[in-house]
Amino acid sequence: MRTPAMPMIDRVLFSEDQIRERIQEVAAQISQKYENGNLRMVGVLKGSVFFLTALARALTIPVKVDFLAISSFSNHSSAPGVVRIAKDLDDSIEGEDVLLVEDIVDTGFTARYLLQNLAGRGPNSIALCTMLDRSARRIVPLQIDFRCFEIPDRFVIGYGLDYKQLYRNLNFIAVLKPDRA
Ligand SMILES: O=P(O)(O)OC[C@H]1O[C@H](OP(=O)(O)OP(=O)(O)O)[C@H](O)[C@@H]1O
Ligand code: HPA
Ligand SMILES: [Mg+2]
Repeated sequence: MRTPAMPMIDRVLFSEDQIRERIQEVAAQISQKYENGNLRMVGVLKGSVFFLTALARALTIPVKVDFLAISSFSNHSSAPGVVRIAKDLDDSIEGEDVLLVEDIVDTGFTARYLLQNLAGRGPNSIALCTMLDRSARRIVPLQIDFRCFEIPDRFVIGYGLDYKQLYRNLNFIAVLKPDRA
């Protein structure tokens, strides 16, 4: 995906170097906060995988990692923002310091549902970390504890973010050309 001809890209928002530097900064904050903790990173499949693995490798504390997957219902027979867990965590999070890791928080429906669901499992603490925050589209108010970048109200691809399941493996984040969306 390093070929210069990428007609689906409008403009690059964050380069590989910018993302790496910002992840180092956020990882330092997380390492400091959970220095004496019992941190469990929980990634939301599939988009967060690329960010979570980069973030985890930049931490200076030992962590556990687990993943879950969700399904969103957006057909006419159900309300918008209805989310359910399609693949659950492998392990209990009771007594652990949980960090929910997202690639993007957009309307906030997914993160709110997951935070509420995980909070019901008896963790010691729970916090939200996202690579991208598109707060202009927020419907559900949310506290974001760790955030790499705020982005404009445009559809983005790369570093885990897809368009029709493609482009997750771009090592930068770009705005999709409007005529491709
Ligand atoms: O704030 P929200 O409006 O709820 O949107 C954010 C969610 O949407 C995306 O997931 P998607 O459903 O595209 O799945 P994917 O991670 O497999 O691409 C993203 O990874 C978040 O989980
Ligand atoms: O901008 C986006 N790109 C890819 N997936 C997404 N899911 C929510 N917003 C986005
Ligand atoms: Mg997606």
